[in-house]
Amino acid sequence: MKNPPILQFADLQCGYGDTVVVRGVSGCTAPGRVLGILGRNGVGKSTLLKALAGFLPVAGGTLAWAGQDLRTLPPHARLAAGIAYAPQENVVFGELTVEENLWLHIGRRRDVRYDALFARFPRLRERLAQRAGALSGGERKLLSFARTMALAAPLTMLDEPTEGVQPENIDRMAQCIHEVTAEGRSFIVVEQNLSFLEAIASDVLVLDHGRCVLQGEMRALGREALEAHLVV
Ligand SMILES: Nc1ncnc2c1ncn2[C@@H]1O[C@H](COP(=O)(O)OP(=O)(O)OP(=O)(O)O)[C@@H](O)[C@H]1O
Repeated sequence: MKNPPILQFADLQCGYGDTVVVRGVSGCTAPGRVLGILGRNGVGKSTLLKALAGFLPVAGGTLAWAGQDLRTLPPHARLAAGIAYAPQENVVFGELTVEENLWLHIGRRRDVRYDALFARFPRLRERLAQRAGALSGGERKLLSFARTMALAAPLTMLDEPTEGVQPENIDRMAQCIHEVTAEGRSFIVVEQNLSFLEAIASDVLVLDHGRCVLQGEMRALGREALEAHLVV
């Protein structure tokens, strides 16, 4: 039996100022489930995620977390409530070292939560003393992924986590997500990498021009139907 939803949004509308980008989108995620959001460039995936995280106002519809109305809660309060978010861009503090970036959120220099992540991503341990601004785009994404995963939030939202990341590390990211969903954590992941989504997502929501055009369980929809929505 499926767990009841923990995050639910219905008829959601959001955008920038008077410009509405996302219209009438509904969805949910439950403990142990991964909702994948996909679609071509510019269809509103990041905009939707920013509104769920509190970085953009919800202009219409409902948004609830464990039954509580989230719409007026600022981002830091959503994080405190259990919703972690890794944006698509500006993911690290370039002037700080990798180590400082990692411990910024946790507030302790040494934390056992990073041990498993370092074992899986040795590259990060090797670069602890380096300025994060000197990392490649893919390495920055990996750093952002590790930092967000270490928060161990009940819901983690990731915006294109695999962008620029090496294939072997993409596989390891998928393993990390598998392990913690088995423990009941849930995810919402915006991705264009269909293979990665196939590896992790239980449910999928496809956007086009800000509207939901396809939605359902990943294995029921199948790759062909999803690919058709990614072709320009
Ligand atoms: N800060 C902003 N101000 C105004 N419009 C914006 C802003 N950011 C994005 N947009 C517009 O909102 C629309 C959706 O952008 P969004 O970044 O959500 O798309 P996306 O599906 O995440 O695309 P990508 O896959 O390229 O990241 C686009 O038309 C974009 O130009």
